Amino acid sequence: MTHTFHAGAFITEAGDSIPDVTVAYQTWGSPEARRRAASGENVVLVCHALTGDADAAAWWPGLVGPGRIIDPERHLVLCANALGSCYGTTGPGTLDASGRRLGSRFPRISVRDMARLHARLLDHLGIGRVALAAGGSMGGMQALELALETDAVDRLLLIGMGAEHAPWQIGISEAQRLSIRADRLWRGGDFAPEAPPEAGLAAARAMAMMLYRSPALYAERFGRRPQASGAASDGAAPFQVQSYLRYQGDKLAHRFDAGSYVALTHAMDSYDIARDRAPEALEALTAEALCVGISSDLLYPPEASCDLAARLPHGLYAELDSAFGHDAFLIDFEALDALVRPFLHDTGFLP
Ligand SMILES: CC(=O)SCCNC(=O)CCNC(=O)[C@H](O)C(C)(C)COP(=O)(O)OP(=O)(O)OC[C@H]1O[C@@H](n2cnc3c(N)ncnc32)[C@H](O)[C@@H]1OP(=O)(O)O
Ligand SMILES: N[C@@H](CCO)C(=O)O
Repeated sequence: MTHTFHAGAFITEAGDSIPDVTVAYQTWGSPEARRRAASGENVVLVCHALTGDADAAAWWPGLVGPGRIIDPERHLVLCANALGSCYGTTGPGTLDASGRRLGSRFPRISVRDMARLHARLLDHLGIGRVALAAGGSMGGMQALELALETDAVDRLLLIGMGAEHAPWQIGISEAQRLSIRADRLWRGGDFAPEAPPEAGLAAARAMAMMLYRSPALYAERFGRRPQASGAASDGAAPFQVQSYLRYQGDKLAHRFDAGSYVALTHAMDSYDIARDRAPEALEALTAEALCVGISSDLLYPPEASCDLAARLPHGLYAELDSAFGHDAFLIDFEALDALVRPFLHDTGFLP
């Protein structure tokens, strides 16, 4: 069930004010787990990735659920839709009192802003400590920033991300935003809520899907077999991968807001755990952190996770050997579970 937290006005790192911020969040937990949560010993905050939402049990079923490493029978599990997203938390797609999208009136935000809003939600819920903060990609970035901002996190599970957005990731984000910008320039400015799905967002997603999977996976799934029916733009029989990318683009354009995509990719581009922080602030981090690199991740190569582990005072590195690429954290659950369990046992999260 989705809950709503009316967080009031929020001042971003850049100093902009967002009035009347709303946060959509979900919780899972048995009555016993909820009773124990007051001590903070069993609270788990799950943070979602770029196009995710607060329904962690839906998109992370291999890690969140009865008998999983994050188990509502023993843990109070919390997941909030991130600031700037479009699944119930305030973002560019939020409608103002006159029914217009905030659009470009929504200010530039950072991952640190997302984390600070999570901290405000935890405070609102009376949660003083987080036993485990976990996430992949943008989710891991939020979890780590929360730990650095509050030092209220005891353990971190950080998958498929590094200590900052390097030129490689920034360039990939910018190329996608240019696609959205081109479409919007052609169509003219911000859009009414009922505007059709944006082709620029669909093209951006198609580009992203090339970085979310791996060449081996595409070779295995698509090969060079032309599509039986239909024709590609050049009239030739389309290859399976072409129709897959068109499909994935359209699928996202129907469920996600292009303004959120721009806001969140800009936020990730500003992500840098050392930015505006003294070295001592990183050294003071008390959380035990498992940094998981994905062997076939083209977006955040495993070296980024390895570097992150080395820069955290209690950082450990582990590599997920998977052909699924960056999205392996959302797909390859059996391998991920086997990799993560020892850390959770060794740090006392799991018995
Ligand atoms: C529903 C949500 O994800 S929103 C809330 C949470 N979301 C998130 O956290 C975002 C993260 N989730 C994701 O990125 C994805 O859901 C993942 C990575 C977990 C899985 O990706 P999926 O797109 O589901 O799987 P995959 O990449 O294998 O694609 C399968 C789809 O492509 C279609 N497809 C496969 N090959 C082709 C082809 N050649 N041509 C056209 N379509 C194709 C399949 O029919 C299937 O369609 P479906 O999505 O309607 O079932
Ligand atoms: N493919 C996932 C992960 C991106 O890091 C998403 O769309 O959110």
